[in-house]
Amino acid sequence: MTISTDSLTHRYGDTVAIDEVSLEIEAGEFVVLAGANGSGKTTLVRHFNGLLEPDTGDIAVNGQPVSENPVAARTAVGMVFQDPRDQFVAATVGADVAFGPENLGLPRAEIDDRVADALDAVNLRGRRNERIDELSGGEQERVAIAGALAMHPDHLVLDEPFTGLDAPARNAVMDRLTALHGNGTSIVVVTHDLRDVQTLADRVVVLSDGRVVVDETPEQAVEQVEQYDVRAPE
Ligand SMILES: Nc1ncnc2c1ncn2[C@@H]1O[C@H](COP(=O)(O)OP(=O)(O)OP(=O)(O)O)[C@@H](O)[C@H]1O
Repeated sequence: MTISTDSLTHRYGDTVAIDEVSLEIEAGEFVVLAGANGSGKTTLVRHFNGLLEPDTGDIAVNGQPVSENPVAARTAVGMVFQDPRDQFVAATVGADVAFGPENLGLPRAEIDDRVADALDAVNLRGRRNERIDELSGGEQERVAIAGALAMHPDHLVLDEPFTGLDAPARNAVMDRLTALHGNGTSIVVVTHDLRDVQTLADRVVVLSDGRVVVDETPEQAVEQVEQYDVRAPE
């Protein structure tokens, strides 16, 4: 149950967005992927479930090369994108969370169970008939997380999940991530700000110009991150 990259390189034209990154993310780990704007964080995580293909190097999920089995990677790695509103496909909470499991062709009872469990996990039990566009930003983020969870992923990857959220909403999302991690889900959070996630992470990986420049425990990482435009706790 690992995500593993080996000398992964990704270019957009002449821009080298990811430059020979070799990284192992183990089962159950909580990894923070930090770095300045444009350092390559989003590009890297988009490889984790086959949304992008490497120019050179390799990426494997749970031991299987993503290029050989993108469907397996997409099932194993749940992604919550930067702006969850881009990700919703239905008008109501329940319909949106059910969409992924429906596409897997699961029986109705199994879909209903998964939706109920996923909404429980993000503290939105009983909200399945509400309209997503009437929810707060933090609630929308949690619906997006529930949508990913309903696919029963081995790894959950969240790209800037706290952007635009006020402190209570951030705390609510953080509480959910803490509980999921406690239940054994491996979590990757992309951020340029360590303040929210510092206490939760097992490990902090910092990218700069597409390269891994820090890969440490949070305590060791905070001493080094500011030179890479990553905000550290006071
Ligand atoms: N679709 C694209 N076409 C061309 N260049 C791109 C594209 N997406 C990203 N880039 C460039 O690749 C580099 C890495 O971008 P990426 O979005 O992965 O970084 P990031 O660390 O996630 O930044 P941000 O925090 O701004 O999302 C940047 O130089 C960016 O301008």
